[in-house]
Amino acid sequence: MIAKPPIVRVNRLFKSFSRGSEAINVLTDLTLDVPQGEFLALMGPSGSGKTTLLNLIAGLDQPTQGEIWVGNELISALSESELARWRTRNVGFVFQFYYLLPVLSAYENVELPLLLLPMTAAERREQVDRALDLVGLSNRKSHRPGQLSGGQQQRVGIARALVTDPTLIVADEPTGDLDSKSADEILMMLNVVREQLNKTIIMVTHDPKAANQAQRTLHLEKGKLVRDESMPRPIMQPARV
Ligand SMILES: Nc1ncnc2c1ncn2[C@@H]1O[C@H](COP(=O)(O)OP(=O)(O)OP(=O)(O)O)[C@@H](O)[C@H]1O
Repeated sequence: MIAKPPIVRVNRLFKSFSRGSEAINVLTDLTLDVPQGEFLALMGPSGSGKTTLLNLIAGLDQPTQGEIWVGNELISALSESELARWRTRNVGFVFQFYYLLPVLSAYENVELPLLLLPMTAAERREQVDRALDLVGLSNRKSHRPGQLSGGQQQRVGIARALVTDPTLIVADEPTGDLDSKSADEILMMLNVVREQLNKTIIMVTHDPKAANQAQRTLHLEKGKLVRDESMPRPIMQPARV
């Protein structure tokens, strides 16, 4: 079997923040690869640097030192404005608290990221319909977030993240605000996205049960990778979504 080439390559990454005159080293000499189509979980104690690493890979922040490649792009060398442009096309974000706009319908929320891209209305309609269909919400298009359950709102969040056909989907505690049944559904959904669209997904989580649904879990402690666990396969059986 030919090994899949990594879609994300992080090489000797350092990130520090300054607090007054003090430098806080948050990530120290971190190297990792993420193969195309992998669902990767990042775990570790509070403050270990999980979100910082996710934000760097997603182009929301720039490293102090080291390289980050996503596909053929050395994103660690991009300026802030170049990074913003790159993110629009290449990264889909899923947040713990969904961040849907309450006055817009599910359809309009999913359509939002496409308004930044040069597309016709018909092309947008096709992509939004496809994304809502994939997350099983075709029959909730006109509902506003307030008329949907937490799990359904997060499904809208996933549809919004994948609608631009991004290179990467990043999810920071996507199940952190959900009950366990809805959390299971969301994790199943992320696995559907990975399998059907061959998307690479990187998820930060505190929940070992959530991490179990990923194919691999990297454990961080004090800004270093301390363990790399591969899961044989997702444990949950596909369920109706
Ligand atoms: N913009 C910033 N300025 C200063 N310090 C920061 C900044 N962002 C993060 N930090 C510090 O970096 C460290 C790691 O933060 P990070 O959010 O990456 O950790 P985490 O592992 O995701 O934690 P949690 O699980 O609590 O979300 C923390 O000590 C945090 O205070």
